Amino acid sequence: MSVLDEIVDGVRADLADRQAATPLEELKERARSVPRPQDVVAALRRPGVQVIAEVKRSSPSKGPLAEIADPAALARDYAAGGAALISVLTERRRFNGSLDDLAAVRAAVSTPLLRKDFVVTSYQLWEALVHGADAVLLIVAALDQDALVSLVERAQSLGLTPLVEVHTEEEVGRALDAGATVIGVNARDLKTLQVDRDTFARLAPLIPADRVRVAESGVRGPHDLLAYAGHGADAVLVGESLVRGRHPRDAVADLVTAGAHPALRDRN
Ligand SMILES: O=C(O)c1ccccc1NCC(=O)[C@H](O)[C@H](O)COP(=O)(O)O
Repeated sequence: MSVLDEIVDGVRADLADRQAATPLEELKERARSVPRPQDVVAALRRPGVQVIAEVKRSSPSKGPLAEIADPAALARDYAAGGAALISVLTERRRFNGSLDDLAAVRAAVSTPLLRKDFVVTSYQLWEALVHGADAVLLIVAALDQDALVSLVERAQSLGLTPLVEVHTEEEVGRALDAGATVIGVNARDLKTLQVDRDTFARLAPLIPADRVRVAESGVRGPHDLLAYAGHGADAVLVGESLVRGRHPRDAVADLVTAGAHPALRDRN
């Protein structure tokens, strides 16, 4: 069984507990009083390369990364540094995240938020909405095509922007067929956990320019952002290097400055 399959099995088990505790109808009722999600496509389409900064405590590939006692404080630093979108890992077993983290971050910043999890049912979209997300991650490798299409459509109908994640040529085709407008190329193979930054250069040309192209994983600093930018990235998603560093606000600001270089701002 691959790491991804193991994670998804755990997610389904946790989901069953949450569904038993909070029926879907209750979530839908709560969603009535939540503001409409922000326009994430517009936030990622601003000139230059945008930075998506991730609240990530732990990972299957590296184990514990950072304590993060106060995710809201970290998110405030990310926002002050100029992040266009803040990604909050909500998966519990392997990433030590939670929906409480998402809600705490929502209460602390006005920056658009991504619920980063292993979404397999529309119940999780309602959870995302109720806890303040503007976008949700949908991982092509974790979904069959019918489920992917249905989750893309359902997310969009709720006003949530799906960030559809791919790692292979075939998955790019599936993301496009599903109507994805924001496509993330993950340099990390979720089955082997190996990171290969060349994945973005290989797959980005298959993604039409009218879609938002996000380069995910393996960004250690501005030089990696610039390398991804050279291959057409509109945004980069950064986790480990930000949470491990001592000055997350400055680290995000350095990435934002690199992404705002005039050569990148003027390229569109
Ligand atoms: O990070 C992992 O080990 C991992 C393992 C299995 C599934 C997903 C995983 N990570 C999710 C991500 O893709 C990253 O959190 C995100 O792209 C940021 O990557 P990085 O900057 O390399 O932490």
